[in-house]
Amino acid sequence: MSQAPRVRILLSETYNPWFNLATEDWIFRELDPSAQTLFLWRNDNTVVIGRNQNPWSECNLTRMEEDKVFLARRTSGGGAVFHDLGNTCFTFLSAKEGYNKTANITILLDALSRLGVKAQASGRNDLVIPLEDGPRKISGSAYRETKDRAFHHGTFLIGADLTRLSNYLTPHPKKLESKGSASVRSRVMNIRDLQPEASHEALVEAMIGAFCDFHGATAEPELLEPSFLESQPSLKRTFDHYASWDWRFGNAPRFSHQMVEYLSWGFFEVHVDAENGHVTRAQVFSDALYPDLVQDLQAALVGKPHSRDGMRQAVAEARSRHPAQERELGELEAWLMGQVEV
Ligand SMILES: Nc1ncnc2c1ncn2[C@@H]1O[C@H](COP(=O)(O)OC(=O)CCCC[C@@H]2CCSS2)[C@@H](O)[C@H]1O
Repeated sequence: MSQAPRVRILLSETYNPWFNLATEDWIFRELDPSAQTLFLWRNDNTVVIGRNQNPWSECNLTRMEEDKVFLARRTSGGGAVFHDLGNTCFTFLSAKEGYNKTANITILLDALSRLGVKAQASGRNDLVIPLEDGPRKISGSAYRETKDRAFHHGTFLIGADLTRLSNYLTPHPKKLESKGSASVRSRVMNIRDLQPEASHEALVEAMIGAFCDFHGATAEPELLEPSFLESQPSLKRTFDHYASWDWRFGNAPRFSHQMVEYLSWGFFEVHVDAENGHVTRAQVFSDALYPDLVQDLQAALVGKPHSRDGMRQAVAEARSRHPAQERELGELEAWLMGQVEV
């Protein structure tokens, strides 16, 4: 007779998405291959984009910055999602032989039914509630596999702020063409709208019950103390990686951005191509009276990050050669900085 797999249940106590993603990564790397592991966690105030996504085209970075919303990039594919404390995340981690997406979906649906919620799996990645006017998404999943291990992680919308969700996932209007994957925008709803008693705590309990019953094993949930995790040098390095501009923005797929504006001193059309979040090619068209300045700006943009700092640096270079146009360059700088958003 084959032995029931050992199960491990880990609970995070922090709401910082970079820390939680680093913890997930750490669990994945340190994984006991003979066990089925379930990690349950929450992020506050966060948009998480997929590995191949462009933050400038997927989310509203201006609003996110105004409201101090974290941007995180994960290592799995798929689209952009919003998290607050009304959203609960789960991760199933195992060795590749023990990886079974269908089993995970059975566990997720069982956990929901323990809360009195009848959901269905839809497409490849979503759990939905079938309503009369069409399905509403309550959960989205994404996946990662390496040579010998795999994880499946996802969300549960329990009582998230859906206005904020939609605000941050509606990008600032701009002309931007990007490679990479686009999110599949869905109609969403909260579990609490069906089941007012639903809560993070109740879902955690239901998930643990469904997971243990499915695998025919039990385990005491392990609380991951932030102080313990902080003392792990590899986790600290991974945290720094998740928090870095290079991972979150610089890892964007190639894109081009066209910016057009009538400034008080002339019409401007600025086209930039960006790779790794940095401008690789720039063209500036303008009917302004200072053609040399326009040329200098065009040259200065190349190599700069597609960021406010990058725009500031490019304009500063133009300013050093055209000090008399201080006022005009100030206006240009403010416009360009608004266009790149972060
Ligand atoms: N929190 C949350 N849960 C479910 N669906 C959401 C959420 N936020 C936004 N959406 C809706 O899903 C689409 C994007 O769907 P799409 O299918 O493109 O992407 C996903 O679902 C990815 C799920 C990733 C789960 C990870 C688990 C740990 S860290 S993030 C978006 O446009 C909204 O309509």
